[in-house]
Amino acid sequence: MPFVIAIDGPAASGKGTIARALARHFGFHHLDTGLLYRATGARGGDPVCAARALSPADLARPDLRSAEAGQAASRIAAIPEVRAALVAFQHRFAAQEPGAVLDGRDIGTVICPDAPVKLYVVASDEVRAARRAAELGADPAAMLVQLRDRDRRDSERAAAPLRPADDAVLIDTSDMGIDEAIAAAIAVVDRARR
Ligand SMILES: Nc1ncnc2c1ncn2[C@@H]1O[C@H](COP(=O)(O)OP(=O)(O)OP(=O)(O)O)[C@@H](O)[C@H]1O
Ligand SMILES: Nc1ccn([C@@H]2O[C@H](COP(=O)(O)O)[C@@H](O)[C@H]2O)c(=O)n1
Repeated sequence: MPFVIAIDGPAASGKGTIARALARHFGFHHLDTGLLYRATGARGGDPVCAARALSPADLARPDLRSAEAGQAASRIAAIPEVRAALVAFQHRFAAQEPGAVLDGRDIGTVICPDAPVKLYVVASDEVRAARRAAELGADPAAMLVQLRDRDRRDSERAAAPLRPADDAVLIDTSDMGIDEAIAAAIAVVDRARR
């Protein structure tokens, strides 16, 4: 039975950084599920058709990490038929041995509700904006507005809204360096595997 680690949280909270490190540490597969929504938005046209037609080449597009791609993703992610079109791929990914780490917005609540480890990663709005602005070479104040806009849309939508699962462990990375945040996550997984 593969071991699944579900990681959710708002934009730029550090989910992906932790997810990649956990996958490396435990030898698990990793899927950044946000890429599925970014690639769907970036294809343009009818989003439901775009989600159904996603290919590995779409996921490798070099423009998916931009702030614009993030905004477009959060718009099409509110459409239930888009989300439904992406479920089977995520389930297949999560079924791989020896285990998988998936990060996104609805992994612990909708995609893998039986995951033995669920993390909900947060950081203050200002810290997240500063980190993402540094990453993209953007203005922190403008980034703060964009992140809040995206978080509001992700939290308020009816379909699979962003929220922690009842049994998720909260990790607040506001005052943690990357190594400290990763160590905190590894400790949670180690406890669950004992
Ligand atoms: N604990 C930390 N301390 C300092 N910087 C961090 C920390 N965690 C992540 N970062 C940096 O913050 C930025 C956002 O992190 P990351 O991409 O992991 O967030 P995310 O939650 O996966 O974002 P998204 O929602 O867009 O997928 C990256 O530049 C990353 O290197
Ligand atoms: N499981 C998920 C993952 C992502 N989304 C939507 O995609 C947007 C981009 O995600 P990033 O993690 O790459 O920032 C995000 O704002 C969500 O709207 C989702 O709905 N569910």
